[in-house]
Amino acid sequence: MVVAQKHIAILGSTGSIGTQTLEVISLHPQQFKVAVLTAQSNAVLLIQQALEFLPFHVVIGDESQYSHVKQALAHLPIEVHAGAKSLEYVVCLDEVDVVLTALVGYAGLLPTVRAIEAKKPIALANKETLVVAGALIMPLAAKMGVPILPVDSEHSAIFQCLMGESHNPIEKVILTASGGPFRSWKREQLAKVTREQALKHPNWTMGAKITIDSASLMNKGLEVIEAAWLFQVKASQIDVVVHPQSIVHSLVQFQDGSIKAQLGLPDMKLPIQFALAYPNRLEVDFPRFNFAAYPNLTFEEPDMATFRNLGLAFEALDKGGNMPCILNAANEIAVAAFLADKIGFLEMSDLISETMERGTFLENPTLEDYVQSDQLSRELATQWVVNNSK
Ligand SMILES: NC(=O)C1=CN([C@@H]2O[C@H](COP(=O)(O)OP(=O)(O)OC[C@H]3O[C@@H](n4cnc5c(N)ncnc54)[C@H](OP(=O)(O)O)[C@@H]3O)[C@@H](O)[C@H]2O)C=CC1
Ligand SMILES: CC(=O)[C@@H](O)[C@H](O)COP(=O)(O)O
Ligand SMILES: [Mn+2]
Repeated sequence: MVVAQKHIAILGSTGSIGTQTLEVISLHPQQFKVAVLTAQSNAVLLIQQALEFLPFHVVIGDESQYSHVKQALAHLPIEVHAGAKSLEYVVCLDEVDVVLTALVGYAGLLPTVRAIEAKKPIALANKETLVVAGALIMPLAAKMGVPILPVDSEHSAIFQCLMGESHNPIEKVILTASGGPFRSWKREQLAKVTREQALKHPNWTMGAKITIDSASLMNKGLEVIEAAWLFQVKASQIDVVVHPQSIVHSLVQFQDGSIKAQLGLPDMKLPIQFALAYPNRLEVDFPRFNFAAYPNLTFEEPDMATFRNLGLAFEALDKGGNMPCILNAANEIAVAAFLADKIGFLEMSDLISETMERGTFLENPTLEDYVQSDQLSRELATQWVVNNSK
C-alpha cells in the first residue's frame, strides 16, 4: 500500500521530544518530511536541524536572534520567522499535515488552538495545553474533525488499549507513575533536596520542567487532567499506581473487570512514532523488552500526603472551570523558582495551593479568560516567590 508522505511541523524541535521526533523522522524518510522547526532560544541547534532537515519554515521565539538565524539559512529556500505569534501562523500553512506540539508549558495553548482551527491533526506531547483548556480544546477538535493523538507515554498506552473498544465503556483508566527520584522519601528528607537531585529521573531523560514535575508528582497530576479530557472520564474513574520500573505505561479497566495494559521499554520514540504514523504501526528495530531482564514488575500506592501536588491536581480537576489553568500557571512559576534555587522543593506545593485559593474562579472560561487567568495566576505566584524567597 502506498501511503502519502506526511509533512510534520515540530513545535519545540530543540527539546527532548523534538530531537527524538527528528530521530524517528530520520528512520522513515518515505513516510515523513519536516515542514516546520521551532525553538525558543537555542538558535545554534535550530540552525543545525534546519541545515539537516531542510524544512519550509523555521521559527525562533527569541526575536533578538532572528537575524542570526536568517543569515545562517540565507542560502536555502527556508522562510525564517521570529516571535510567539509566528507559531500561530506557521501551524496553519498548507505545507503542514500534522502538528507535533513538543514545546513546554502554557506556550503550547494558542498555537494548538490555531492548528485545530486550521484542521491540522495534533500529535500532542504538550500536556499543559489540555490541562489549561481541555474544556475548550476537545469540543473545538470535535467540531473541526481534528484528531488529538497523544504522545505522552501513559496516554499513548491508554489510546492503544482502547483501539477496537470504542463500543465498550471505560470503567477506569489506571495511570502508572515511576514515583520519581524521591519515591518513598519523607517530608524531612524532601525539605533539603537540591535541584541536581530532583533533575535525576530514574528512568527517563527529559526536559528540566517535566523532570521536576515527575519528582513532585505534579507530572502525574497534569496527566490525570490530560487523561480526563482525552478519554472523557471523570476524576473518580482515574487511578494512579506507582510502578518504579516504567515498563507498564498505563492500563484500562473495562466494565467486565478485564484490564488491558501497554508495555515496553521506557523510550519516547515509540509513542512519538505511533502518533505520527497512526493508524499504522511502522516496522522499526527499537530495542525489544526482555521479560527475563525484568523479573520484578512492582506496583504500590502513591504517597499523596507527602507529594501534595497530585492531590492538588485532582482538586483542580474536580473544581473545573479555570482552576486547572491556575494550577498550571502556579506550577510553572514554582518549578522555575525551584530551579533558580529561590524556593525549596516542598514550598512548590504551598505556592500552588495558595495561588489556587487566591485566584479568581471562572466556571465557564473563554479563550481570552484562560489567557488572562494564566497571566494573573503567574503574577500571584511570582509575588508569593518574592515574599517567601530563601
Ligand atoms: N521529554 C519527555 O520525555 C516528555 C515530554 N512530554 C511533554 O512534552 C513537552 C516538551 O517536553 P520536553 O521535550 O521534555 O521539553 P524541553 O524543555 O526539552 O524542550 C522544550 C522545547 O520547547 C521550546 N520552548 C521552551 N519555551 C518555549 C516557549 N515559551 N515558547 C515556545 N517554545 C518554547 C524549547 O526551545 P529551546 O530549546 O530554544 O529552549 C524546546 O524546543 C512538555 O509539555 C512535556 O510535559 C510528555 C511526555 C514525555
Ligand atoms: C515519558 C513520559 O511520558 C513522562 O511523562 C513520564 O511519565 C515521567 O515519569 P513519571 O511517571 O515519573 O511522571
Ligand atoms: Mn508521561
